[in-house]
Amino acid sequence: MNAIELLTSRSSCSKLELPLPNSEQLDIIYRSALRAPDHAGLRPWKFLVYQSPEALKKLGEQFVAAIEAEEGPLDSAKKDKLLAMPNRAPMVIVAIAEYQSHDKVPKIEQAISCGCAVHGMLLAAQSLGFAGYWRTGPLAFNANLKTQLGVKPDDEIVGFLYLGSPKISVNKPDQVEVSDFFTVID
Ligand SMILES: Cc1cc2nc3c(=O)[nH]c(=O)nc-3n(C[C@H](O)[C@H](O)[C@H](O)COP(=O)(O)O)c2cc1C
Repeated sequence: MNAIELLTSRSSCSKLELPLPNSEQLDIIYRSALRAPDHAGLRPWKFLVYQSPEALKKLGEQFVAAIEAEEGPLDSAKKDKLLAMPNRAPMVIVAIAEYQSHDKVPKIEQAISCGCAVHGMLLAAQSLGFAGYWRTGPLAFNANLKTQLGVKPDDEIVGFLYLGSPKISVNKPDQVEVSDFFTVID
């Protein structure tokens, strides 16, 4: 697939399964993240990779601990739901905007840069025959989860990137009208 084909057909896939990319392919995916546009070369990112069954179990337990710290003990149905969340894919990467202090680069630019890194991973995964799904939800904004994951209070979880092999074929994005979004100024 050439670059233009990839860029104009990228699609998320919510149903993911094994196999995972091998270590060489993961290296390509990671390096694609690290080529995100980055004002002043601050590299304001950190990525936590959960890919073993043990690690995914741990992430589920961290989800539970974060919510229980707010709400107190959860009933078993709620707990099971949170524990199962990381298993929506064989691999989850938590993308964190690790803000650097810089007089010309505000936090929003650094968060965008981290988002571009996630986009880069989605594109690289698709080009290698894998797929991904970018999620946030309330847990991404949960201060207790940040503590659980060792994320500093002022930094932010930009997303949970679920990765794996596509279980279902994904539809091409709807054709939108370019002119609805792009206005040529005379
Ligand atoms: C920052 C961000 C957070 C997102 N969070 C969620 C989410 O929590 N749940 C969800 O179903 N989709 C979420 N999405 C959207 C999906 O990742 C996906 O982009 C959307 O379903 C459209 O599919 P497409 O990427 O194939 O166009 C999020 C997207 C972004 C950019």
